[in-house]
Amino acid sequence: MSNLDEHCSSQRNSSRKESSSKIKRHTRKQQSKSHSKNCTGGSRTLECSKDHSGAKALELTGDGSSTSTHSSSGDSTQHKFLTQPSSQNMDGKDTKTFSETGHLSTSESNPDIDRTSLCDPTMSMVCLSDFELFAKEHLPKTTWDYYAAGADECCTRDDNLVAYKRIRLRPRMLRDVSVTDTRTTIQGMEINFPIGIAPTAFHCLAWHDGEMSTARAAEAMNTCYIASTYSTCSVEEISTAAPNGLQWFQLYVYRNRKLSEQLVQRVEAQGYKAVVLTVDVPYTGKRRNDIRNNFKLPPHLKVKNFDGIFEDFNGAEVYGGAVNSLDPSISWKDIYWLQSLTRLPIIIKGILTKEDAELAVEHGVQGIIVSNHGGRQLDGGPASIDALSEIVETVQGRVEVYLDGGIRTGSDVLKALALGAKCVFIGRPVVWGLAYKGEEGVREILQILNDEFRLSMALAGCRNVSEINRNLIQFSKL
Ligand SMILES: Cc1cc2nc3c(=O)[nH]c(=O)nc-3n(C[C@H](O)[C@H](O)[C@H](O)COP(=O)(O)O)c2cc1C
Ligand SMILES: CCCCCCC(=O)C(=O)O
Repeated sequence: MSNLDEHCSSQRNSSRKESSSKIKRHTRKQQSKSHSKNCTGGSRTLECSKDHSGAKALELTGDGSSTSTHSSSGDSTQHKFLTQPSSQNMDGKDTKTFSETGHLSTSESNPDIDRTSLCDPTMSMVCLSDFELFAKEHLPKTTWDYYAAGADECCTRDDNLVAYKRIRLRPRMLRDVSVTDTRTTIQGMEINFPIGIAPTAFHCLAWHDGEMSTARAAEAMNTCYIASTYSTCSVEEISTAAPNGLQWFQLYVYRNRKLSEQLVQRVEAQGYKAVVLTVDVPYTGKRRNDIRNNFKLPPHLKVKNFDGIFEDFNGAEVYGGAVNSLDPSISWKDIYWLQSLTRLPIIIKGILTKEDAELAVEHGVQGIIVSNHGGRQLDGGPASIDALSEIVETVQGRVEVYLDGGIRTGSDVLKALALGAKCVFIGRPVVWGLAYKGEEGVREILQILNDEFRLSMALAGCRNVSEINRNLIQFSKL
């Protein structure tokens, strides 16, 4: 294991963008700290500690509780010591308070009072839906509605979640899961666990420095962050905030091709490691509440990547950009156009059929994200987990296949990997984490999901991600 660690970390370091030695020293200093934390999972307690040595283990104790020791390049647990009081209750579980001064509140006058009064101050954040609840209670309604939106009747959005619950697993026993390892690689880069951050727009609606906090969280947890074109921080601000982070950039194709071209040049110069071309938005889906709310970015926020670019537009605006700015004539030949602009790997996001998966491979993309855009585009399309199998079967390992949509628990991650995804990405949970506590909240989201994934993996008899395969799925129940 240590040889693999060395190999992977040198590969990762050599391909990372340059950063100032000061920042690197700071990062290393942070990494040398050790922390521990208890995370509850139902009646069981999952105790997690970090030593940053690169080794990760999950140990099952005699009473059925799980002790997880693992390390990452950053520390998702250190935050609670930095900014918020935490205490141990009688069970030895952490209790957390919402006492941090967040910028975000439904109350203009006293955000602190507002944040604490709406939540039980001793409430533990145990699973991702706890963060959803917090976000729903604390975000302004128009923001909540925008993040939560699905298209039309939200059938596909909701099916993204329910579809995982239809899948049953075939766990294997007596396989010595005393040591487990969640690491994997995507596009040749090692990440600590197969869970990345999907591109979502407008993070500054949830937290004051928005995408910069998201990028720092992904860097600390050593996973991939796909920054959206529609970010409220610029691509430069994002990469500067997390100079050692693995970042990909999500691109839309504009009628004004120069705009897309400039963005690709900028992200390549900044050290982003892939371009993710979103292909399911020739037009924006019909999101009823956004229409009802006349959703717009507040005047103090903008799509920073467009700064100075849409100055000549006539004021009609949708989602922070000029109306009709996306090019609905985008077609397969545009993959070649994009390839002519960059040497970065191109990942195509929004594929749901085997026919399109085959075309994507034939057009030379390096990866496919099976996605229905969180159910925000075509209502009535398949849940992304239901579309995964036919795509994996068609691709036959020629390119990496990833998935997003509806991932909320560790067993969802396990199911997606069992059905052939190399990595999954999460969208909405990240903005819930931001709304809860900025960078720390996003780190907690990632930590909880990875803890759950590691536990599910062990309970299913898998010691590492390469042992996860289709035999884990009970197909007769599908
Ligand atoms: C609020 C929000 C904004 C999004 N913005 C983008 C975007 O800018 N670009 C993009 O390709 N996908 C975008 N998506 C889709 C996500 O990348 C992803 O496909 C989806 O959120 C995954 O589903 P989940 O939210 O259930 O995890 C957005 C999704 C949400 C919820
Ligand atoms: C004109 C396209 C706006 C897209 C905004 C971000 C996004 O993809 C979303 O789903 O919302």
